[in-house]
Formats: sequence, C-alpha cells, structure tokens
Amino acid sequence: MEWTEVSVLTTNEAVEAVSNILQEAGASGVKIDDAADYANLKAGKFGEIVDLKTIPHRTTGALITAYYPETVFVPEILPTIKQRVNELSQFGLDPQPGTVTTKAVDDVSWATAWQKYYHPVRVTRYLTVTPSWENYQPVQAGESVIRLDPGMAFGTGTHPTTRLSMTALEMVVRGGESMYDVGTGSGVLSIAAKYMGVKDITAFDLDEVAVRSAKTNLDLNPVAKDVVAKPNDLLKGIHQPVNLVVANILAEIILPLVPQAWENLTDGGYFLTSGIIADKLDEVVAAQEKQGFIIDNILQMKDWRGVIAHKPTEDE
Ligand SMILES: C[S@@+](CC[C@H](N)C(=O)[O-])C[C@H]1O[C@@H](n2cnc3c(N)ncnc32)[C@H](O)[C@@H]1O
Repeated sequence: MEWTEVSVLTTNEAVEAVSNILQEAGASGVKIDDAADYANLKAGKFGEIVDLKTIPHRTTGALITAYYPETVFVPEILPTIKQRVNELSQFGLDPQPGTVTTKAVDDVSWATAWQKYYHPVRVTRYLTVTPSWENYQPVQAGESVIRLDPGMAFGTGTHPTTRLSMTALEMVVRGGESMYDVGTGSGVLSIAAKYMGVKDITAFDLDEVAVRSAKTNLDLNPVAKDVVAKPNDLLKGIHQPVNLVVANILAEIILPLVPQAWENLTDGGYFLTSGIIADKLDEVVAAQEKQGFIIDNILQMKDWRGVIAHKPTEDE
C-alpha cells in the first residue's frame, strides 16, 4: 500500500500539539524527532541506556512526521493542518517555522523505519518504558517495565508531559485507589498507575484510534489487563466519583475538565494535570483554586508544568 508522509518542522514546545493535529487529521502513526530529547539523553539526566552516538539525531527544533493511508486524501487535509499549526501561537505555543512537507512512501519503508528510534527509557526511578519489540529486562530491584507499541497514539511514554504525570502519580498513589485516566493516548499512565497499585481504572480518549491503541498496550501489559478503555469527551456524562483523576492534555482542554473532575472526585481525592505549557500555568491553577481545589505541588520539566491538587476533606 502507498502511504503519504506529512512532516511538520516545529519547536519542542509545540510537539504535543502538532502531534495531536496530525493524528486528528487521520494519521495511522506519528514519529517525533525532537532535538531536546537528545539533549537530555546526552546529559544522562534520566538514566537512559541509549548510546547517542549510534542514533542519527536532530540538533535543533523538532520534526513531527505522520503517516496517512490511501484512504485519506492528503491534499484535502493539508490546508486544515497548516491553519491549525499556525493558530497554535494563539494558545501561547510557538510552532515556528511550522513548515509542512509531504512525500509518498511505500508500506515497508515507514512500517519499520521509525522502530529504530525507540529504545527502552528509564522514565522514573521505578518505571521503564520499552517498545514492545525489545526484550528489555529490569536491571534494578523495584523497576517495573511498561511495554508499548508506540506506533499509533501519543506517544512513546517519554514526553516531558508524560514523565511529569508519572512523577505526580508516584507522589500521591498509596495503593488501592480508583482512577480516571482522561486523554489516555497510548494508555501509558494507566499502566504506570496499575504498577503503582491503583486498583480500578477507566481510561478515556476522544480519539477512537487512541482508544484502540490503549487497548493494544493494556493487553501487552498483564498488570493492566483489567483497565477499561473507552471513547469519551473528557468526563462528560460520568457521575461516579473516584479517588484520582489524571489528565495530560493541553491547558485549554484542562479548563473545561476542572468542574467535571471536581464532581467526579471523592473528598481528599487527587486531580493530577500535566500538558500545561509554562505560560498557561497561572490560568490553570486559578481555575482549579476557583473550583475549590487545594494546590499541593507544581512540577516542572523543560517548558512544561504539572499540577498536583486535591479536593479538600470536610475538616480541611
Ligand atoms: C498529550 S496526549 C496524552 C497521552 C497519555 N495520557 C500520556 O500522558 O502520554 C493527550 C490525549 O488526550 C486526548 N484528548 C484530547 N482532547 C480530549 C477530550 N476532549 N476528551 C478526551 N480525550 C482527549 C488526545 O486524543 C490524546 O490522546
């Protein structure tokens, strides 16, 4: 089968948003080549076991490449992609240069070409994310391994916003909780939470492709086999309180989630949000405080912020 490759040259801060735009336009797979990721690898900050010398890599900006099957008429979706990328500046994200290029590729070249860029990555002290085709074994006591097929949904589990969410989970999870994973993408946070001892998880995503991808990844990780993944717009129509709501989504999308999370959390329950670009932090914190949440912690990595908040108990 013939595929069309659509590439957007952008900045590190716009990686997540551009990936979402390309996926929402019907991409079957998205590849992220971000110079900033390699800068971290070089510093060895997260203990990665990747030998940088063996990987061809970017030194500036980020190139997001999406693959569209023949069933998607790419000339028709290109103007919308270009327009949405340009409009990111209205949301405080710099998409520059935002150049969009296309190329026809055959099945074989894209199906395997991107695999060589994915390797096991220690994302926290206790969690390693590995692509499903690598036979990675834990090297340290207490290390859990999340196996992901990163081809379809956001993402590889190693984006700063995902790392912030995992760190936040490690800070609040004590075991036995119930949880909603809003915007589950690849399902990575649900799998991580199961390893930490969260008991009952329902994972939601607006995008059916993401839900399918999450289901595949949940099946790859026996610890998460009982996680339920379903399509849903945020927590619309959900009225069953849980102990934890986690959401790694852009700030604009977190804002309407705030009242829904409040309604769906037990007293003392935690609301963990990530995907917030630094400039938007104040707005997200203000919305959560106005709702009544107590802010416990702000986490940061590069230009991204994560918020740990909780719904007060009666005696608070
Ligand atoms: C940045 S990804 C996060 C994926 C994963 N949770 C992680 O941390 O790596 C955001 C996800 O939110 C989903 N999403 C966006 N808007 C949504 C909405 N209104 N309701 C549910 N999911 C949504 C996207 O489809 C995407 O999979």
